[in-house]
Amino acid sequence: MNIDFKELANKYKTPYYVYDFDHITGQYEELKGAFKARKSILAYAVKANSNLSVIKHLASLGAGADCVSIGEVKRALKVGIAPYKIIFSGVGKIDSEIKEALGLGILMINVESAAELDRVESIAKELDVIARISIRVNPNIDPQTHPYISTGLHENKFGVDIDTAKRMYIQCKNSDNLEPTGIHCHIGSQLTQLEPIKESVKIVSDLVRNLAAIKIELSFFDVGGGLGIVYDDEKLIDTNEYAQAILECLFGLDITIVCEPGRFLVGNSGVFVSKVLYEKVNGNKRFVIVDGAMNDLIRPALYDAYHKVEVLNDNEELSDCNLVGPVCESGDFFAKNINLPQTKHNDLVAIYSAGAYCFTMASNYNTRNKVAEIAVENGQDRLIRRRETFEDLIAHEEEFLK
Ligand SMILES: Cc1ncc(COP(=O)(O)O)c(C=O)c1O
Ligand SMILES: N[C@@H](CCCC[NH3+])C(=O)O
Repeated sequence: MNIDFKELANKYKTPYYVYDFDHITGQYEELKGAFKARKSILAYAVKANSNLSVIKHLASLGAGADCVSIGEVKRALKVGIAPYKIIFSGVGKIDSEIKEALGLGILMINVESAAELDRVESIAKELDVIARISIRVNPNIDPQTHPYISTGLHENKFGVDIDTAKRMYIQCKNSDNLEPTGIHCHIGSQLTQLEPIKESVKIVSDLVRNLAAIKIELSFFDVGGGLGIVYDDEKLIDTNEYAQAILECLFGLDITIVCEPGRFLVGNSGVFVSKVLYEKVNGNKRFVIVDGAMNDLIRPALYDAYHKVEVLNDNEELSDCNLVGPVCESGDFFAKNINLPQTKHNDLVAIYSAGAYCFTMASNYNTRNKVAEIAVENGQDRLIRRRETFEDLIAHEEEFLK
């Protein structure tokens, strides 16, 4: 990544997120290439980074979209992703979302419970349309990732077990308003082990074969997302081995592969840059306080996640400290007990691997404005979301002031 963080700080102020769109292109091409032996759709998991320009960039490469709210579906449509490349997932879709999605003609609704299938069926009947259905199977496989981002065990709320899925497909087949179209499985995020993915695709592909035997033919096999990235020193799943393992499980099946990567496509495109406000020492403990905070990037506070940090100065004298923000929470830290150089006011600090689940999980806690987002492509930078203002923050309350 060849980005001049100082120049961007002078131009756009801090804190900011910057995304390298050329990196995103490289990641997309790598994964798409790995699946070249088959018809495939890479449906970008919009939740990872839902900035319109990011989605539009992926759309220009040919990506579809994996969405978990009607808002995300609308973002995808807004930047030109064709409805036939959009999948709508989520364990708790509300009636109005189902209604709207059915009206938009998206590829399939990914249903996550028997009760939801009943709702979709009755809404489709009411609207006199046929709903294309995919069912999210929970294969009860441990993905060996952080427990908060594991989704493939029966103890997790996602999907349905194999027997329930089979009953639901039979319901689809017997319904005038449901069309069994796809099958889905996503066991978790930041996956670094191939074996659990293989096992779950195998379980789900056995179900596809069982269904074919009773004349329920599916057109799409959605393997979910989950491919991990390097935050620290993780050893990653090789994308060719990943695709190969999936293709082997699907051997002999005439089915299009859908894959829903989020973090893999955008995670390491992003850097969060803030500047040093102060240093202080409490007793023996040194703190470096920057202008970014947990409301901007919550992963360390939420998951104890590691993000590599770098102070952009030439000082080589390192000492132990906590890198913290201005929010009034002790959980407001980016790194704890880390060796960083002595800093001075306005030195920049880069926090890496910040392209996925960082801006999208930001909040306005402490009445802090969400920061600017910048894209860099072919060496050119441009603003893709302006920094919020105080007026933006009070806009929904002001009219109700008495
Ligand atoms: C259904 C579904 N698809 C795709 C993803 C994207 O995951 P990741 O960003 O790990 O690729 C998620 C999030 O875990 C998900 O829940
Ligand atoms: N928010 C999580 C990923 C969740 C994936 C969505 N199912 C993270 O930051 O790692």
